[in-house]
Amino acid sequence: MSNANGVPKEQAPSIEVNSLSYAFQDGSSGLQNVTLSLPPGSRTLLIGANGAGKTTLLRLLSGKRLAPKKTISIAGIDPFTSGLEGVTYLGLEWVLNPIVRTDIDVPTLLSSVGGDYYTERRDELVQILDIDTAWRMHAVSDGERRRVQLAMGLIRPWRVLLLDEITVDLDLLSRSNFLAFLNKETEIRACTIVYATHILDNLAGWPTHLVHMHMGKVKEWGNVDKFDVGGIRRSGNSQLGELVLEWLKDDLRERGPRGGRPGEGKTYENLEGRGGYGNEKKIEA
Ligand SMILES: Nc1ncnc2c1ncn2[C@@H]1O[C@H](COP(=O)(O)OP(=O)(O)OP(=O)(O)O)[C@@H](O)[C@H]1O
Repeated sequence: MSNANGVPKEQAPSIEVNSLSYAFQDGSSGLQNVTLSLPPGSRTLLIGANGAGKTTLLRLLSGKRLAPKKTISIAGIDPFTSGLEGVTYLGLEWVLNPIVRTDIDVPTLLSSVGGDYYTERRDELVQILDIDTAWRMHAVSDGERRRVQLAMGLIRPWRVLLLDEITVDLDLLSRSNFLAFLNKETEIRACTIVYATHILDNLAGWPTHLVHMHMGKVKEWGNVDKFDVGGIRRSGNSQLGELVLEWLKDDLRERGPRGGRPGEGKTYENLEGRGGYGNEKKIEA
């Protein structure tokens, strides 16, 4: 099968996860028996309440964390042991990179990540994300900073893009343009996207696949057609929004109120030394 511009979809990486269980260094369970098969060229939306395991899964997919052997394969390759080319993971540690808060100009930043080489992509991203190249990064708003960061992260033509909720600061139009850009990317290039987000605005019609996570497990997943999320409901929510709301309500009922169970609420508690996202050391095989 080819996409709109005749790029064979098959050339894009597939993402296969097979009975993946993962425990953190303190012994608590991160993921339990996750199995997924995301086809080449797919755009997957990763849905789940805070703490469901989305970041844990994305970090394992990116190769930043060591998964048990034969549990993850991206384009047929284990991302940790083989150091996959072309995987871009944009998450918290990338957002926290202090360079984008210094008195530095936008062209220098874009050039530092390949902007002089990928000039067409650079110019397109500057336009789509409505970036003023005269900005100096110590004197911009959070949303403006985020737009520059996104342009930086996306300039290199990745083959797999793993996005961990990094569009929160974008205004509605920037986010809509950004999502349209990602959509187009999967149409004109051989690439595959997994996007974890809580914000469903403009997302109806975007994903090809949905993955619903709860407490470290995948509760359901599959092609978006399976879920009947096409239109807008009378509530004003998209059907996708309604579906996700129902999922999260069920999850809350199932889990019950938070009562200090082990393993809860540790994600960003301590970014130093003990794991958490931001300062982790890559564990050698
Ligand atoms: N380094 C760690 N050690 C122990 N437990 C952890 C660690 N990092 C995260 N956890 C726990 O693992 C669970 C899943 O966290 P994860 O960050 O994957 O969730 P998430 O779905 O991405 O949540 P959010 O929507 O809030 O970003 C949480 O209960 C969290 O407290």
